[in-house]
Amino acid sequence: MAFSEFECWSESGQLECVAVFRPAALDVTSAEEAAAVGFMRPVTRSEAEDAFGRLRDTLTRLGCQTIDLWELLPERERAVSDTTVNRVFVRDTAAVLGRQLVTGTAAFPVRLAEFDVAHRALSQLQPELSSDEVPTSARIEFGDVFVLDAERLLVNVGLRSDARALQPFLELAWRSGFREAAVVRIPESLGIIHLDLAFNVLGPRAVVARAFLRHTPIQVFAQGVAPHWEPFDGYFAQRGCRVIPFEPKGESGFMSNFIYVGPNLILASESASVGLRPLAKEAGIEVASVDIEALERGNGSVRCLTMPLRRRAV
Ligand SMILES: NC(=O)NCCC[C@H](N)C(=O)O
Repeated sequence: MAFSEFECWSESGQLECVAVFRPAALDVTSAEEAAAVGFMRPVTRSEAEDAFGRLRDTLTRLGCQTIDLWELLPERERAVSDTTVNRVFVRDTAAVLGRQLVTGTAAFPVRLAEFDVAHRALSQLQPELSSDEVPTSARIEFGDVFVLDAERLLVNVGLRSDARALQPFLELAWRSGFREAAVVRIPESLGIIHLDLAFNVLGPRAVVARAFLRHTPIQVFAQGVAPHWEPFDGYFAQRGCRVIPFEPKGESGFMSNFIYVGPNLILASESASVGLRPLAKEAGIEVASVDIEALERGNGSVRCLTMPLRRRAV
């Protein structure tokens, strides 16, 4: 996949190609190590690799090409990359917004090296920037960003994506061809690190959202006009989209952390799929599932583990 083919104008186009990053070479062996790297529980390299293999195979079976960024890494970057256990959560490091690859900035210091390395791997797919081109980077972790449609982005500012990064991010959004950005603020007291752990797009006509989000009005920005506020559910209703609320239940801690593969199909982890299936059914969406419990111990699931490079509009 060459850079010229990067294109994502929604979360619900047919998924054609994603970047993934194979697990690092280290085990996470204790509660202290897990806390140091933002994991929920220890996990061995071999458990993580088995789960990663299942994820890749499932995506391939569903017709989506996967590019392992590890393959693109220059030899000299591999040693450090192999010690960064969060590199599997490639979603946070960058995103294709329209036809633009935008790189992010890690707010969690243990992820700084891994973000740089992922960007270097991605740059192998991109032509050199000419000196008059503006670099396209933002102080955002991309688990906080959704491409709602060809005109709109949704972004959370909170624990990982700093509100001070918003203005430059909006300018970048306009340059990338978007006309509106909806900004949500997940209360930091909840400890939810990214928006995709509380929200996702189920398809062109429905989203799922943790129930508390209805208490968080959305601030709507458009180029050249003063921002205004809209109720959370009302924002989506106004734009033809239904909000299906949910509360996490039991084992289904990653219910919103799936990826739309299409047509009318999403891919979720096995544990998330249990709670998700009845909600998805309401929107006419099927749920395929894959056992990635070992990777979920790192506090992320299918969406965090995939970075769409190309979606075909449907
Ligand atoms: N988008 C996501 O929610 N990504 C999961 C990142 C988990 C990782 N352990 C972190 O703390 O950054």
